[in-house]
Amino acid sequence: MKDTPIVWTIAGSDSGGGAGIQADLHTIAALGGYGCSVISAVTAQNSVAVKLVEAVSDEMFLSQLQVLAQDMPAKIIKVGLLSTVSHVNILTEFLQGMSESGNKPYVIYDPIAVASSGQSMADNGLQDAVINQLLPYIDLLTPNADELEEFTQVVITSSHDIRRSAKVLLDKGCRSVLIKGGHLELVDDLCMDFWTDGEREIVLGSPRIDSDHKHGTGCSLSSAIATALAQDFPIEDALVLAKAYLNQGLKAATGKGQGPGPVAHLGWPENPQDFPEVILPGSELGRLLNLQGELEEGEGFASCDTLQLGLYPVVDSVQWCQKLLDMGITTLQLRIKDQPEAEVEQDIIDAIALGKKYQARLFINDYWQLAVKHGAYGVHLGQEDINDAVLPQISRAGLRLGISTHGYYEMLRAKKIRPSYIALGHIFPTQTKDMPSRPQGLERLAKYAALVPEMPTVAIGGINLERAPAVWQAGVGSIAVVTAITLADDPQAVVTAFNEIMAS
Ligand SMILES: Cc1ncc(COP(=O)(O)OP(=O)(O)O)c(N)n1
Ligand SMILES: Cc1ncsc1CCOP(=O)(O)O
Ligand SMILES: [Mg+2]
Repeated sequence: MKDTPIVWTIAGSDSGGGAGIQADLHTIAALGGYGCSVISAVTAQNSVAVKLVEAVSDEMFLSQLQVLAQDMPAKIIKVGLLSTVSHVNILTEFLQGMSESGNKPYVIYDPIAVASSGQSMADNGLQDAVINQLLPYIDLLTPNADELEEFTQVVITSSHDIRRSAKVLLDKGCRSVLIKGGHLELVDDLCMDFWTDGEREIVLGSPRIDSDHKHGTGCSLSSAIATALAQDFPIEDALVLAKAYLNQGLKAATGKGQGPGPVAHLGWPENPQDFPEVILPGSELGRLLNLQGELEEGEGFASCDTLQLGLYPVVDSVQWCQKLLDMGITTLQLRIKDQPEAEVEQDIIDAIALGKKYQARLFINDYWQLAVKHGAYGVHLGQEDINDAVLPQISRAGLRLGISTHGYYEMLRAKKIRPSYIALGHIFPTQTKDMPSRPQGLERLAKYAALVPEMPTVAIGGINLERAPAVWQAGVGSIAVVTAITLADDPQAVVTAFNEIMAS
Protein backbone atom coordinates (compact mmCIF):
# COMPACT_ATOMS: atom_id res chain seq x y z
CA MET A 1 0.00 0.00 0.00
CA LYS A 2 2.86 2.39 0.83
CA ASP A 3 4.11 2.33 -2.75
CA THR A 4 0.66 2.95 -4.26
CA PRO A 5 1.09 6.43 -5.74
CA ILE A 6 -1.04 9.20 -4.26
CA VAL A 7 -3.29 11.07 -6.67
CA TRP A 8 -5.29 14.04 -5.47
CA THR A 9 -8.57 14.95 -7.01
CA ILE A 10 -9.72 18.50 -6.46
CA ALA A 11 -13.34 18.41 -7.59
CA GLY A 12 -17.01 18.59 -6.73
CA SER A 13 -19.02 15.87 -5.05
CA ASP A 14 -21.72 14.32 -7.26
CA SER A 15 -24.46 12.95 -5.02
CA GLY A 16 -25.48 10.69 -7.92
CA GLY A 17 -22.09 8.99 -7.74
CA GLY A 18 -21.36 9.14 -11.47
CA ALA A 19 -19.05 12.10 -11.92
CA GLY A 20 -16.81 14.44 -9.91
CA ILE A 21 -15.01 13.20 -6.83
CA GLN A 22 -16.89 9.92 -6.90
CA ALA A 23 -15.91 9.05 -10.48
CA ASP A 24 -12.36 10.21 -9.83
CA LEU A 25 -11.88 8.02 -6.76
CA HIS A 26 -13.38 4.98 -8.51
CA THR A 27 -11.01 5.49 -11.43
CA ILE A 28 -7.92 6.12 -9.34
CA ALA A 29 -8.56 2.98 -7.28
CA ALA A 30 -9.43 0.87 -10.32
CA LEU A 31 -6.10 1.72 -11.93
CA GLY A 32 -3.97 1.15 -8.85
CA GLY A 33 -3.59 4.63 -7.34
CA TYR A 34 -4.47 5.92 -3.90
CA GLY A 35 -6.94 8.78 -4.18
CA CYS A 36 -7.13 11.76 -1.82
CA SER A 37 -9.91 14.30 -2.28
CA VAL A 38 -10.19 18.04 -1.96
CA ILE A 39 -13.89 18.78 -2.31
CA SER A 40 -14.51 22.12 -3.96
CA ALA A 41 -18.30 22.01 -3.98
CA VAL A 42 -21.17 19.79 -2.99
CA THR A 43 -23.76 19.20 -5.66
CA ALA A 44 -27.23 17.86 -5.17
CA GLN A 45 -27.82 15.96 -8.38
CA ASN A 46 -29.18 12.74 -9.71
CA SER A 47 -29.04 11.23 -13.16
CA VAL A 48 -31.70 13.67 -14.39
CA ALA A 49 -30.80 17.09 -13.00
CA VAL A 50 -28.43 19.19 -10.96
CA LYS A 51 -30.59 20.70 -8.22
CA LEU A 52 -28.07 22.67 -6.19
CA VAL A 53 -24.37 23.51 -6.28
CA GLU A 54 -22.79 24.84 -3.12
CA ALA A 55 -19.12 25.70 -3.03
CA VAL A 56 -17.32 24.87 0.21
CA SER A 57 -15.94 27.84 2.14
CA ASP A 58 -12.58 29.21 1.11
CA GLU A 59 -11.23 28.17 4.48
CA MET A 60 -12.37 24.59 4.00
CA PHE A 61 -11.00 24.48 0.45
CA LEU A 62 -7.58 25.74 1.51
CA SER A 63 -7.49 23.63 4.62
CA GLN A 64 -7.99 20.40 2.67
CA LEU A 65 -5.10 21.35 0.37
CA GLN A 66 -2.86 22.18 3.31
CA VAL A 67 -3.47 19.09 5.41
CA LEU A 68 -2.90 16.82 2.47
CA ALA A 69 0.28 18.64 1.48
CA GLN A 70 1.64 18.23 5.02
CA ASP A 71 1.12 14.50 5.22
CA MET A 72 0.11 12.93 1.91
CA PRO A 73 1.78 14.83 -0.92
CA ALA A 74 0.45 14.13 -4.36
CA LYS A 75 2.42 12.47 -7.11
CA ILE A 76 -0.13 13.90 -9.57
CA ILE A 77 -3.04 16.31 -9.05
CA LYS A 78 -6.23 16.18 -11.06
CA VAL A 79 -8.50 19.22 -10.90
CA GLY A 80 -12.15 19.10 -11.91
CA LEU A 81 -14.94 21.47 -10.86
CA LEU A 82 -13.83 24.86 -9.57
CA SER A 83 -16.97 26.86 -9.10
CA THR A 84 -15.80 30.13 -7.56
CA VAL A 85 -13.22 32.72 -8.51
CA SER A 86 -11.85 32.64 -4.98
CA HIS A 87 -11.20 28.88 -5.26
CA VAL A 88 -9.31 29.53 -8.47
CA ASN A 89 -7.27 32.17 -6.68
CA ILE A 90 -6.57 29.92 -3.69
CA LEU A 91 -5.54 27.03 -5.89
CA THR A 92 -3.36 29.25 -8.06
CA GLU A 93 -1.54 30.60 -5.01
CA PHE A 94 -1.16 27.11 -3.60
CA LEU A 95 0.34 25.75 -6.83
CA GLN A 96 2.52 28.82 -7.16
CA GLY A 97 3.92 28.12 -3.67
CA MET A 98 4.61 24.51 -4.60
CA SER A 99 6.23 25.63 -7.81
CA GLU A 100 8.49 28.13 -6.03
CA SER A 101 9.60 25.49 -3.56
CA GLY A 102 10.39 23.18 -6.49
CA ASN A 103 7.89 20.44 -5.62
CA LYS A 104 4.84 21.13 -7.72
CA PRO A 105 3.45 17.85 -9.01
CA TYR A 106 2.10 17.44 -12.53
CA VAL A 107 -1.37 19.04 -12.61
CA ILE A 108 -4.21 18.04 -14.93
CA TYR A 109 -7.22 20.33 -15.19
CA ASP A 110 -10.43 18.99 -16.66
CA PRO A 111 -12.48 22.17 -16.94
CA ILE A 112 -16.11 21.77 -15.97
CA ALA A 113 -18.10 24.92 -16.36
CA VAL A 114 -21.29 23.35 -17.58
CA ALA A 115 -22.81 20.05 -16.49
CA SER A 116 -23.90 17.67 -19.25
CA SER A 117 -27.47 18.39 -18.13
CA GLY A 118 -26.84 22.01 -19.10
CA GLN A 119 -26.92 23.76 -15.74
CA SER A 120 -24.06 26.12 -15.08
CA MET A 121 -21.93 25.22 -12.09
CA ALA A 122 -19.62 28.17 -12.08
CA ASP A 123 -19.35 31.86 -11.16
CA ASN A 124 -19.27 34.52 -13.82
CA GLY A 125 -15.69 35.60 -14.29
CA LEU A 126 -14.36 32.18 -13.41
CA GLN A 127 -13.11 31.58 -16.90
CA ASP A 128 -11.06 34.76 -16.91
CA ALA A 129 -9.49 33.81 -13.59
CA VAL A 130 -8.63 30.36 -14.92
CA ILE A 131 -7.16 31.69 -18.15
CA ASN A 132 -5.23 34.54 -16.66
CA GLN A 133 -4.05 32.98 -13.40
CA LEU A 134 -4.36 29.23 -13.18
CA LEU A 135 -3.27 28.09 -16.63
CA PRO A 136 0.47 28.68 -16.11
CA TYR A 137 0.38 26.02 -13.36
CA ILE A 138 -1.46 23.46 -15.45
CA ASP A 139 0.54 20.75 -17.18
CA LEU A 140 -2.36 19.26 -19.07
CA LEU A 141 -5.72 20.84 -19.86
CA THR A 142 -8.42 18.42 -21.08
CA PRO A 143 -11.32 20.37 -22.63
CA ASN A 144 -13.92 18.90 -24.91
CA ALA A 145 -14.77 20.85 -28.05
CA ASP A 146 -17.48 22.90 -26.30
CA GLU A 147 -15.22 23.83 -23.39
CA LEU A 148 -12.47 24.64 -25.83
CA GLU A 149 -14.74 27.00 -27.72
CA GLU A 150 -15.81 28.63 -24.46
CA PHE A 151 -12.20 29.12 -23.44
CA THR A 152 -10.79 30.33 -26.72
CA GLN A 153 -13.80 31.61 -28.68
CA VAL A 154 -12.52 29.56 -31.60
CA VAL A 155 -15.29 27.56 -33.28
CA ILE A 156 -13.91 24.17 -34.20
CA THR A 157 -14.74 23.13 -37.73
CA SER A 158 -11.34 21.99 -38.98
CA SER A 159 -7.96 20.69 -37.88
CA HIS A 160 -6.65 24.21 -38.37
CA ASP A 161 -9.11 25.42 -35.69
CA ILE A 162 -8.00 22.67 -33.32
CA ARG A 163 -4.37 23.78 -33.59
CA ARG A 164 -5.26 27.45 -33.41
CA SER A 165 -7.28 27.02 -30.23
CA ALA A 166 -4.68 24.74 -28.67
CA LYS A 167 -2.11 27.45 -29.36
CA VAL A 168 -4.25 30.06 -27.62
CA LEU A 169 -4.20 27.94 -24.47
CA LEU A 170 -0.51 27.04 -24.71
CA ASP A 171 0.28 30.73 -25.15
CA LYS A 172 -1.59 31.38 -21.90
CA GLY A 173 0.89 29.13 -20.14
CA CYS A 174 -0.47 25.61 -19.84
CA ARG A 175 2.06 23.01 -20.96
CA SER A 176 -0.14 20.72 -23.03
CA VAL A 177 -3.72 20.29 -24.18
CA LEU A 178 -5.84 17.23 -24.83
CA ILE A 179 -8.83 18.10 -26.96
CA LYS A 180 -11.32 15.30 -26.43
CA GLY A 181 -13.27 14.03 -29.36
CA GLY A 182 -16.56 13.22 -27.65
CA HIS A 183 -18.17 16.38 -29.01
CA LEU A 184 -15.96 16.84 -32.08
CA GLU A 185 -17.76 16.15 -35.32
CA LEU A 186 -14.77 16.27 -37.67
CA VAL A 187 -14.88 12.55 -38.25
CA ASP A 188 -18.22 10.75 -38.21
CA ASP A 189 -17.67 7.37 -36.63
CA LEU A 190 -14.45 8.01 -34.80
CA CYS A 191 -14.06 9.53 -31.37
CA MET A 192 -10.75 11.24 -31.91
CA ASP A 193 -8.61 12.85 -29.18
CA PHE A 194 -5.92 15.34 -30.13
CA TRP A 195 -3.00 16.05 -27.78
CA THR A 196 -0.26 18.59 -28.26
CA ASP A 197 2.39 20.36 -26.22
CA GLY A 198 3.12 22.72 -29.09
CA GLU A 199 5.89 20.48 -30.43
CA ARG A 200 4.60 16.95 -30.51
CA GLU A 201 1.12 15.90 -31.59
CA ILE A 202 -0.65 12.67 -30.75
CA VAL A 203 -3.99 11.66 -32.21
CA LEU A 204 -5.86 8.64 -30.89
CA GLY A 205 -9.09 7.32 -32.37
CA SER A 206 -11.69 4.81 -31.27
CA PRO A 207 -15.03 3.91 -32.81
CA ARG A 208 -17.77 6.03 -31.24
CA ILE A 209 -19.58 4.04 -28.57
CA ASP A 210 -23.29 4.41 -28.83
CA SER A 211 -24.46 4.55 -25.23
CA ASP A 212 -26.98 6.59 -23.25
CA HIS A 213 -24.76 6.20 -20.23
CA LYS A 214 -21.85 8.59 -20.49
CA HIS A 215 -22.02 10.48 -17.22
CA GLY A 216 -18.57 11.16 -15.76
CA THR A 217 -16.57 10.44 -18.91
CA GLY A 218 -14.40 13.56 -18.65
CA CYS A 219 -13.73 13.03 -14.93
CA SER A 220 -12.87 9.39 -15.47
CA LEU A 221 -10.59 10.07 -18.43
CA SER A 222 -8.58 12.77 -16.68
CA SER A 223 -8.31 10.71 -13.48
CA ALA A 224 -7.16 7.72 -15.51
CA ILE A 225 -4.47 9.85 -17.15
CA ALA A 226 -3.43 11.11 -13.71
CA THR A 227 -3.21 7.61 -12.26
CA ALA A 228 -1.18 6.31 -15.20
CA LEU A 229 1.23 9.25 -14.92
CA ALA A 230 1.50 8.59 -11.19
CA GLN A 231 2.78 5.14 -12.11
CA ASP A 232 5.45 6.71 -14.29
CA PHE A 233 3.90 5.95 -17.64
CA PRO A 234 4.95 8.62 -20.13
CA ILE A 235 2.15 10.93 -21.28
CA GLU A 236 1.58 9.13 -24.59
CA ASP A 237 1.03 5.83 -22.77
CA ALA A 238 -1.14 7.49 -20.13
CA LEU A 239 -3.37 8.86 -22.91
CA VAL A 240 -3.69 5.44 -24.52
CA LEU A 241 -4.41 3.66 -21.26
CA ALA A 242 -6.97 6.25 -20.18
CA LYS A 243 -8.83 6.03 -23.48
CA ALA A 244 -8.89 2.24 -23.22
CA TYR A 245 -10.18 2.54 -19.63
CA LEU A 246 -12.96 4.82 -20.81
CA ASN A 247 -13.91 2.66 -23.79
CA GLN A 248 -14.09 -0.38 -21.54
CA GLY A 249 -16.24 1.55 -19.05
CA LEU A 250 -18.55 2.98 -21.71
CA LYS A 251 -19.22 -0.44 -23.20
CA ALA A 252 -20.24 -1.78 -19.79
CA ALA A 253 -22.12 1.32 -18.59
CA THR A 254 -25.70 0.91 -17.40
CA GLY A 255 -28.29 3.36 -16.09
CA LYS A 256 -28.66 3.68 -12.35
CA GLY A 257 -31.52 6.17 -12.29
CA GLN A 258 -34.02 7.52 -14.83
CA GLY A 259 -31.40 9.46 -16.76
CA PRO A 260 -27.95 8.82 -18.22
CA GLY A 261 -25.91 6.38 -16.17
CA PRO A 262 -22.25 6.53 -15.25
CA VAL A 263 -19.22 5.02 -16.94
CA ALA A 264 -18.45 1.60 -15.40
CA HIS A 265 -15.19 1.22 -13.46
CA LEU A 266 -13.77 -2.18 -14.27
CA GLY A 267 -10.04 -2.13 -13.58
CA TRP A 268 -6.99 -2.23 -15.81
CA PRO A 269 -8.03 -2.50 -19.48
CA GLU A 270 -6.71 -5.61 -21.20
CA ASN A 271 -9.00 -6.25 -24.15
CA PRO A 272 -7.26 -5.15 -27.38
CA GLN A 273 -10.66 -4.02 -28.69
CA ASP A 274 -10.82 -1.29 -26.05
CA PHE A 275 -7.50 0.26 -27.01
CA PRO A 276 -7.48 3.20 -29.41
CA GLU A 277 -5.72 3.29 -32.73
CA VAL A 278 -2.86 5.70 -33.29
CA ILE A 279 -3.62 7.94 -36.25
CA LEU A 280 -0.55 7.83 -38.51
CA PRO A 281 0.45 11.01 -40.37
CA GLY A 282 0.40 9.26 -43.75
CA SER A 283 -3.14 7.87 -43.27
CA GLU A 284 -6.16 9.56 -44.83
CA LEU A 285 -7.16 11.03 -41.48
CA GLY A 286 -3.56 11.96 -40.67
CA ARG A 287 -3.39 13.95 -43.89
CA LEU A 288 -6.77 15.54 -43.20
CA LEU A 289 -5.38 16.63 -39.84
CA ASN A 290 -2.11 17.74 -41.40
CA LEU A 291 -0.04 15.61 -39.06
CA GLN A 292 3.72 15.93 -39.46
CA GLY A 293 5.52 12.94 -41.00
CA GLU A 294 5.09 10.27 -43.59
CA LEU A 295 4.39 7.13 -41.64
CA GLU A 296 1.51 5.22 -43.21
CA GLU A 297 -0.13 1.86 -42.77
CA GLY A 298 1.15 0.43 -46.06
CA GLU A 299 0.59 -3.16 -47.06
CA GLY A 300 2.22 -4.85 -44.08
CA PHE A 301 5.40 -6.92 -43.93
CA ALA A 302 6.23 -10.53 -44.76
CA SER A 303 5.48 -12.97 -41.96
CA CYS A 304 8.08 -14.87 -39.92
CA ASP A 305 5.72 -17.87 -40.26
CA THR A 306 5.68 -18.42 -36.52
CA LEU A 307 4.69 -16.58 -33.36
CA GLN A 308 7.63 -18.16 -31.52
CA LEU A 309 10.96 -16.78 -32.69
CA GLY A 310 12.73 -18.48 -29.77
CA LEU A 311 16.08 -17.34 -28.40
CA TYR A 312 17.19 -14.29 -30.40
CA PRO A 313 20.85 -13.31 -29.94
CA VAL A 314 21.81 -9.81 -31.09
CA VAL A 315 25.52 -9.61 -32.00
CA ASP A 316 27.96 -7.23 -33.64
CA SER A 317 30.09 -9.42 -35.90
CA VAL A 318 29.91 -12.03 -38.61
CA GLN A 319 32.12 -14.26 -36.43
CA TRP A 320 29.45 -14.26 -33.73
CA CYS A 321 26.77 -15.03 -36.32
CA GLN A 322 28.79 -18.03 -37.49
CA LYS A 323 29.32 -19.27 -33.94
CA LEU A 324 25.65 -18.98 -33.04
CA LEU A 325 24.43 -20.60 -36.24
CA ASP A 326 26.75 -23.51 -35.50
CA MET A 327 25.04 -23.81 -32.12
CA GLY A 328 21.70 -24.18 -33.86
CA ILE A 329 20.35 -20.65 -33.33
CA THR A 330 17.55 -19.95 -35.83
CA THR A 331 16.76 -16.26 -35.15
CA LEU A 332 19.57 -13.71 -34.80
CA GLN A 333 20.51 -10.13 -35.57
CA LEU A 334 23.63 -8.40 -36.85
CA ARG A 335 23.73 -5.12 -34.93
CA ILE A 336 26.69 -2.93 -35.90
CA LYS A 337 26.24 0.62 -34.68
CA ASP A 338 27.08 3.93 -36.30
CA GLN A 339 29.58 2.96 -38.99
CA PRO A 340 29.71 4.35 -42.54
CA GLU A 341 27.77 2.11 -44.93
CA ALA A 342 30.90 1.30 -46.93
CA GLU A 343 32.52 -0.15 -43.83
CA VAL A 344 29.67 -2.46 -42.91
CA GLU A 345 28.53 -3.56 -46.36
CA GLN A 346 30.81 -6.61 -46.61
CA ASP A 347 29.84 -7.78 -43.11
CA ILE A 348 26.19 -7.43 -44.02
CA ILE A 349 26.68 -9.40 -47.24
CA ASP A 350 28.53 -12.16 -45.34
CA ALA A 351 25.97 -12.31 -42.53
CA ILE A 352 23.07 -12.53 -45.00
CA ALA A 353 24.84 -15.35 -46.87
CA LEU A 354 25.39 -17.22 -43.61
CA GLY A 355 21.76 -16.77 -42.61
CA LYS A 356 20.66 -18.24 -45.94
CA LYS A 357 23.11 -21.14 -45.71
CA TYR A 358 21.73 -22.10 -42.29
CA GLN A 359 18.14 -21.22 -43.23
CA ALA A 360 18.02 -18.89 -40.25
CA ARG A 361 16.01 -15.72 -39.69
CA LEU A 362 18.83 -13.20 -39.83
CA PHE A 363 17.82 -9.60 -39.20
CA ILE A 364 20.02 -6.61 -40.03
CA ASN A 365 19.81 -3.76 -37.54
CA ASP A 366 19.51 -0.15 -38.81
CA TYR A 367 21.12 -0.55 -42.28
CA TRP A 368 17.85 -1.15 -44.10
CA GLN A 369 19.06 -0.02 -47.54
CA LEU A 370 21.93 -2.51 -47.47
CA ALA A 371 19.58 -5.17 -46.16
CA VAL A 372 17.23 -4.56 -49.11
CA LYS A 373 20.09 -4.35 -51.59
CA HIS A 374 21.49 -7.72 -50.50
CA GLY A 375 18.22 -9.53 -49.92
CA ALA A 376 18.28 -10.04 -46.13
CA TYR A 377 15.64 -12.12 -44.39
CA GLY A 378 14.68 -9.09 -42.33
CA VAL A 379 15.47 -5.69 -40.86
CA HIS A 380 15.17 -4.42 -37.30
CA LEU A 381 14.33 -0.74 -36.79
CA GLY A 382 13.73 1.44 -33.75
CA GLN A 383 11.25 4.27 -33.24
CA GLU A 384 13.43 6.99 -34.74
CA ASP A 385 14.59 4.64 -37.51
CA ILE A 386 11.04 4.07 -38.78
CA ASN A 387 10.51 7.79 -39.22
CA ASP A 388 13.55 8.00 -41.50
CA ALA A 389 13.32 4.70 -43.39
CA VAL A 390 11.25 4.25 -46.54
CA LEU A 391 9.12 1.41 -45.22
CA PRO A 392 7.35 0.58 -48.52
CA GLN A 393 10.76 -0.19 -50.06
CA ILE A 394 11.39 -2.75 -47.33
CA SER A 395 7.96 -4.35 -47.56
CA ARG A 396 7.90 -4.44 -51.37
CA ALA A 397 11.29 -6.14 -51.39
CA GLY A 398 9.71 -8.88 -49.23
CA LEU A 399 11.90 -8.35 -46.16
CA ARG A 400 10.52 -8.91 -42.68
CA LEU A 401 10.49 -5.97 -40.32
CA GLY A 402 10.93 -5.99 -36.54
CA ILE A 403 10.20 -2.78 -34.63
CA SER A 404 11.37 -1.74 -31.15
CA THR A 405 8.71 -0.36 -28.82
CA HIS A 406 8.81 0.95 -25.27
CA GLY A 407 5.20 1.16 -24.14
CA TYR A 408 1.53 1.22 -25.14
CA TYR A 409 1.64 4.13 -27.58
CA GLU A 410 4.64 2.92 -29.55
CA MET A 411 3.19 -0.58 -29.67
CA LEU A 412 -0.10 0.61 -31.08
CA ARG A 413 1.72 2.84 -33.56
CA ALA A 414 3.95 -0.06 -34.63
CA LYS A 415 0.97 -2.42 -34.86
CA LYS A 416 -0.62 -0.19 -37.50
CA ILE A 417 2.37 -0.76 -39.79
CA ARG A 418 1.80 -4.53 -39.48
CA PRO A 419 5.44 -5.49 -38.89
CA SER A 420 6.72 -9.06 -38.76
CA TYR A 421 7.37 -8.81 -35.01
CA ILE A 422 7.22 -6.27 -32.22
CA ALA A 423 10.08 -5.97 -29.73
CA LEU A 424 9.16 -4.87 -26.19
CA GLY A 425 11.80 -3.27 -24.07
CA HIS A 426 13.80 -2.61 -22.27
CA ILE A 427 12.49 -5.00 -19.64
CA PHE A 428 15.34 -4.64 -17.11
CA PRO A 429 18.18 -2.12 -16.81
CA THR A 430 20.78 -2.74 -19.50
CA GLN A 431 24.43 -1.73 -19.92
CA THR A 432 24.36 -2.37 -23.65
CA LYS A 433 22.42 0.66 -24.81
CA ASP A 434 21.58 4.08 -23.37
CA MET A 435 17.83 4.01 -23.03
CA PRO A 436 15.76 7.21 -22.82
CA SER A 437 12.83 5.29 -21.34
CA ARG A 438 12.51 3.45 -18.03
CA PRO A 439 12.73 -0.32 -17.73
CA GLN A 440 9.25 -1.74 -18.31
CA GLY A 441 9.41 -4.66 -15.86
CA LEU A 442 7.59 -7.97 -16.03
CA GLU A 443 4.08 -6.82 -15.13
CA ARG A 444 3.93 -4.40 -18.04
CA LEU A 445 5.60 -6.88 -20.37
CA ALA A 446 2.77 -9.37 -19.77
CA LYS A 447 0.17 -6.67 -20.44
CA TYR A 448 1.86 -5.58 -23.66
CA ALA A 449 2.31 -9.13 -24.95
CA ALA A 450 -1.39 -9.87 -24.37
CA LEU A 451 -2.35 -6.84 -26.47
CA VAL A 452 -0.89 -8.27 -29.68
CA PRO A 453 -1.74 -11.98 -29.62
CA GLU A 454 -1.71 -12.09 -33.41
CA MET A 455 1.90 -10.95 -33.75
CA PRO A 456 5.29 -12.40 -32.69
CA THR A 457 6.65 -10.54 -29.67
CA VAL A 458 10.27 -10.25 -28.56
CA ALA A 459 11.36 -9.18 -25.06
CA ILE A 460 14.73 -7.42 -24.85
CA GLY A 461 16.88 -5.60 -22.32
CA GLY A 462 18.83 -6.91 -19.34
CA ILE A 463 17.57 -10.46 -19.73
CA ASN A 464 19.83 -13.20 -18.36
CA LEU A 465 19.34 -16.84 -17.43
CA GLU A 466 18.13 -15.97 -13.97
CA ARG A 467 15.43 -13.63 -15.28
CA ALA A 468 14.49 -15.66 -18.34
CA PRO A 469 11.89 -18.00 -16.74
CA ALA A 470 9.77 -15.05 -15.53
CA VAL A 471 10.15 -13.26 -18.87
CA TRP A 472 9.02 -16.40 -20.68
CA GLN A 473 6.06 -16.74 -18.30
CA ALA A 474 4.98 -13.23 -19.32
CA GLY A 475 3.84 -14.73 -22.62
CA VAL A 476 6.30 -13.42 -25.21
CA GLY A 477 7.30 -15.46 -28.23
CA SER A 478 10.99 -14.71 -28.09
CA ILE A 479 13.78 -13.45 -25.84
CA ALA A 480 16.50 -11.24 -27.36
CA VAL A 481 19.83 -10.98 -25.57
CA VAL A 482 23.19 -9.36 -26.10
CA THR A 483 25.50 -9.64 -23.10
CA ALA A 484 23.92 -12.77 -21.61
CA ILE A 485 25.59 -14.54 -24.52
CA THR A 486 28.45 -12.31 -25.66
CA LEU A 487 29.93 -11.94 -22.15
CA ALA A 488 29.28 -15.53 -21.10
CA ASP A 489 32.23 -17.78 -20.23
CA ASP A 490 30.48 -20.61 -22.01
CA PRO A 491 28.05 -19.24 -24.62
CA GLN A 492 27.02 -22.73 -25.76
CA ALA A 493 25.94 -23.64 -22.21
CA VAL A 494 23.95 -20.39 -21.96
CA VAL A 495 22.22 -21.02 -25.28
CA THR A 496 21.32 -24.55 -24.17
CA ALA A 497 19.96 -23.28 -20.85
CA PHE A 498 17.85 -20.55 -22.54
CA ASN A 499 16.48 -23.10 -24.98
CA GLU A 500 15.47 -25.37 -22.12
CA ILE A 501 13.65 -22.54 -20.36
CA MET A 502 11.85 -21.59 -23.56
CA ALA A 503 10.88 -25.18 -24.35
CA SER A 504 8.82 -25.37 -21.15
C1 LIG B 1 15.20 -7.37 -31.11
C2 LIG B 1 15.63 -5.97 -30.93
N1 LIG B 1 14.92 -5.15 -30.15
C3 LIG B 1 15.29 -3.87 -29.99
C4 LIG B 1 16.40 -3.37 -30.62
C5 LIG B 1 16.77 -1.93 -30.50
O1 LIG B 1 16.59 -1.24 -31.72
P1 LIG B 1 16.73 0.36 -31.71
O2 LIG B 1 15.75 0.88 -30.75
O3 LIG B 1 16.68 0.85 -33.09
O4 LIG B 1 18.18 0.58 -31.13
P2 LIG B 1 19.55 0.11 -31.79
O5 LIG B 1 19.66 -1.39 -31.62
O6 LIG B 1 19.55 0.48 -33.23
O7 LIG B 1 20.59 0.82 -31.00
C6 LIG B 1 17.14 -4.26 -31.42
N2 LIG B 1 18.23 -3.88 -32.07
N3 LIG B 1 16.72 -5.54 -31.57
C1 LIG C 1 19.64 -3.14 -28.32
C2 LIG C 1 18.74 -2.99 -27.17
N1 LIG C 1 17.54 -2.41 -27.31
C3 LIG C 1 16.84 -2.34 -26.18
S1 LIG C 1 17.70 -3.00 -24.90
C4 LIG C 1 18.99 -3.39 -25.90
C5 LIG C 1 20.23 -4.04 -25.42
C6 LIG C 1 20.01 -5.37 -24.79
O1 LIG C 1 21.24 -5.84 -24.36
P1 LIG C 1 21.38 -6.76 -23.08
O2 LIG C 1 20.74 -8.07 -23.40
O3 LIG C 1 22.89 -6.90 -22.91
O4 LIG C 1 20.77 -6.04 -21.93
MG1 LIG D 1 18.06 1.25 -34.56
